[in-house]
Amino acid sequence: MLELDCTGRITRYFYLGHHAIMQDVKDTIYSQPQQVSEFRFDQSVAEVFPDMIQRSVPGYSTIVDTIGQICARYAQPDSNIYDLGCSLGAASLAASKYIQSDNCQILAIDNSPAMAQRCELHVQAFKAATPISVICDDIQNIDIKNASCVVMNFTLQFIPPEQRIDIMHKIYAGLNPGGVLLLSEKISHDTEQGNDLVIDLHHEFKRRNGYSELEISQKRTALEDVMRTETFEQHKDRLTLVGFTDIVRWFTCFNFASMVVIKG
Ligand SMILES: Nc1ncnc2c1ncn2[C@@H]1O[C@H](C[S@+](CC[C@H]([NH3+])C(=O)[O-])CC(=O)[O-])[C@@H](O)[C@H]1O
Ligand SMILES: O=C(O)C(=O)Cc1ccccc1
Repeated sequence: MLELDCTGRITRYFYLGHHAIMQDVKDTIYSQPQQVSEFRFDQSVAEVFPDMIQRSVPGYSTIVDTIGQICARYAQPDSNIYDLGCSLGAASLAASKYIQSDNCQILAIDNSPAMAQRCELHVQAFKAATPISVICDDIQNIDIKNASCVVMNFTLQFIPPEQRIDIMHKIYAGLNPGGVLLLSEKISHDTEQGNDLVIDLHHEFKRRNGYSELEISQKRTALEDVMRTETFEQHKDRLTLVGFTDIVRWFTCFNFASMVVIKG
């Protein structure tokens, strides 16, 4: 039987149908010198994703587990919880573990077929109390309605900046009064000196987690055009513009932040 920790790391080797899921596969994607191409959430990334994200995002397990707890506080009976850019469903699984409200459903969305397929395996193995439906589609095509919680855990940063405002309008419109957006992002600091510091501290974190200088620099190149970070002020201005009244930044470590954004 599969066992997952709260971040989706697989702690036992198992078979589901004819799919064999490896035990905590190590991310070595950028370990050899290569002609670096744009970062994509393909099969090779999906296979190592729990290890990659855990070693790359400071506080990831705390963030995921706390998102689950915050969802439980805000989940309204008979409502929808959306996990946009769910990857392997870590936040959905945490939410399903903690939610006590009746008749909620979790909609876990990802446009990467490799991620969505693997997410489905995790969901089946986990046997969530609150049902989780995995949908392979682009956030742009998803209707958001009767939502009490919308989770975007490190997903908005992969949406082209000019498309972000429309997504935020859609989320605001689809949230019920009193609902929340749980937004985590890699953040740029608004001074050059401060930005250099948080980037350097993040790289030091990755080094301590076993990534080499080559891995750090090749991944940085791969992410350059696909992951476009903004400052906290830019996020705050856009959230305020679409109508959110309260932005609570509850987690920060270096250039990573997580917010509860409340629709009053
Ligand atoms: N337009 C889009 N539509 C749908 N999905 C998308 C889109 N763009 C990117 N994605 C998906 O967003 C996810 C971002 S990872 C989220 C981690 C997860 N939330 C976690 O809690 O473990 C963050 C990271 O790897 O830093 C990937 O799975 C993409 O396929
Ligand atoms: O690895 C990095 O440098 C990051 O910024 C985080 C990350 C984690 C997983 C996929 C893409 C980016």
